[in-house]
Amino acid sequence: MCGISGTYSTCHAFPLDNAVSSLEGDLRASIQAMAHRGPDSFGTFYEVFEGGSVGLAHARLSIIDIEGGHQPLYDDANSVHAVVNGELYDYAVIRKRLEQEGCVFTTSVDSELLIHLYKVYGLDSILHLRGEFAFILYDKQRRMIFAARDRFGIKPLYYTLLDGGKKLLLASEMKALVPLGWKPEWDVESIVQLGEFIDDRTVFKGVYKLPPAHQLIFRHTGRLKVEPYWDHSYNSPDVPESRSLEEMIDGVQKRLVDSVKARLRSDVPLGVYLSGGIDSAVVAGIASKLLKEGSPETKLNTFTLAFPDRAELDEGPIAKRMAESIGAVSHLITPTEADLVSYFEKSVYHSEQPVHTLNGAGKMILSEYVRRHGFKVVLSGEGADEVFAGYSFYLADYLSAVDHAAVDLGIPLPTSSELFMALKEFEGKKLPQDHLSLSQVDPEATNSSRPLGGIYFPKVLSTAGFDNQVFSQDIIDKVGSPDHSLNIAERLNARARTDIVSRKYHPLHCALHTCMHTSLPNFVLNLLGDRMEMSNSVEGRPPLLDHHLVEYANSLPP
Ligand SMILES: Nc1ncnc2c1ncn2[C@@H]1O[C@H](COP(=O)(O)OP(=O)(O)OP(=O)(O)O)[C@@H](O)[C@H]1O
Ligand SMILES: NC(=O)CC[C@H](N)C(=O)O
Repeated sequence: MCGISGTYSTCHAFPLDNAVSSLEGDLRASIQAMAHRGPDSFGTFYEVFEGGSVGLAHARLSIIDIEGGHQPLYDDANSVHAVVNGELYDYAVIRKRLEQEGCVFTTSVDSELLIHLYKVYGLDSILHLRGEFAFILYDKQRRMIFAARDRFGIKPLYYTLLDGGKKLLLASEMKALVPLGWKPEWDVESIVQLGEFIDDRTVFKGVYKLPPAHQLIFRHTGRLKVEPYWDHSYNSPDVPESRSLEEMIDGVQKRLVDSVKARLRSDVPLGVYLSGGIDSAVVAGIASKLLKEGSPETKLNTFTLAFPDRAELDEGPIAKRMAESIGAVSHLITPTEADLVSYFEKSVYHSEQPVHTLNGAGKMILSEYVRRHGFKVVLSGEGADEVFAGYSFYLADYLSAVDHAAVDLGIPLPTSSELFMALKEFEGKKLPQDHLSLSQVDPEATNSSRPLGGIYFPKVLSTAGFDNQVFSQDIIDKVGSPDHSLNIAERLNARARTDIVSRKYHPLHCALHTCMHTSLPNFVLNLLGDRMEMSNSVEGRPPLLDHHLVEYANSLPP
């Protein structure tokens, strides 16, 4: 992955010469702050004009077209400039189509697609993008910044407004905003309310994450617009499914194989993060098979964080057996507890969010090993639990309503009273995810504490939040006592809330929808994904989070 940053100011900047050299210096310092994201090359574009200035900066981790793919990118008329972080798939097909429309490509790097797509489709270009990405594009003629983030929030992008809204700053990491003029200040309300984990806030005042599947437009008039270009949707819970089970299994398999295949495109060595479960095993199995189809001697490299002294946690032996069974090479990395502790502080610095586990430190040690052994790209099983309801606590929402959509599938379905009994029994059980709790969830609570139509997910997720006792009384007096499950519900966009509360979807789908907008992008993909990988210049690609696959999975009955 790369690091990108950008600035657009609608303030007069004179004298011009001084403004140019200070802008250039600021951009260089900004990119330097994220040099770990892209140590291979650096590039800037900047322009000072009457009534404002614009700057883009890029730190490159070269993956595709190593020689030719430097950024910022620009069109032949020099009127569109862009910096892109991430991978855009379906390159060959889209390029061919664009060439038929008269576009002339100057490199073979996937990122160049954005420039031509924008020239042909304007803002609709975003709908043609498949992959994990964040970009900032400047349209000189329209004096406009257009930025966006992938559908799941795999790649980060932060923004803030300065000078009373006259200056926009954007960057992959918040530390890169400082050289551009931003002065950090804690956002105590956001910290108390878990804004970092549940919505677009960060721990700093005035700095926001561009939410997943959102685009940002900033015009010379100072008008800022942030809006979604895509969202998850699910079928009606009352309409019986007409596809057979076999058809649906084939549908998932076909899209999953296609997703892994797209993500094997790389001009540098690539491996798989293999843990002990089915998610990464599926990815590794498909990747190994596809590689061997291309060249039978090729061996996939798998990387596993193992804890031989803690048998109950250790995924090493099963991952090793899995690697052997698919003809892959297994690398086991075995950090000690002291190693994890010594990486903790760095994991906070790189994730830029409150961290209360050593998981991030583990992931950082893993990516450090991967990079040291010459690999720049890893495929992972991230997102599978969120797309396919893998966490045990989802069972509560699944059991909350009869699955009418499945009536014709030939699977014996429980009646509503059987569901009710199963739910009661489940509520009393300890969850394997022991940092979360179902027992604290009271489904009989009054209306005001039944956000999102009473689904379990916000309440289960809120039990992972900080206890009120963490904060001093004067802070609580100032910002109010936080109710995390209410916050989770209220910070979802209004459209999503309406769909959920009106029971347009089955409660399980409502829970998955909520997770896609909260813990997946803000915790899993940030702390455990991109930021720990990029701290060591390793690009992560999660094939389970491909929008063709996810749209299909979302269409399946609960
Ligand atoms: N110990 C580990 N070693 C290597 N990779 C890991 C490890 N733990 C997690 N990962 C990577 O991160 C992904 C998400 O991990 P997480 O623990 O959230 O999911 P999981 O459902 O347990 O995954 P899986 O079913 O693959 O074990 C995994 O699929 C894997 O690619
Ligand atoms: N690391 C990245 O974000 C890669 C950007 C682009 N795909 C390249 O190979 O240069």
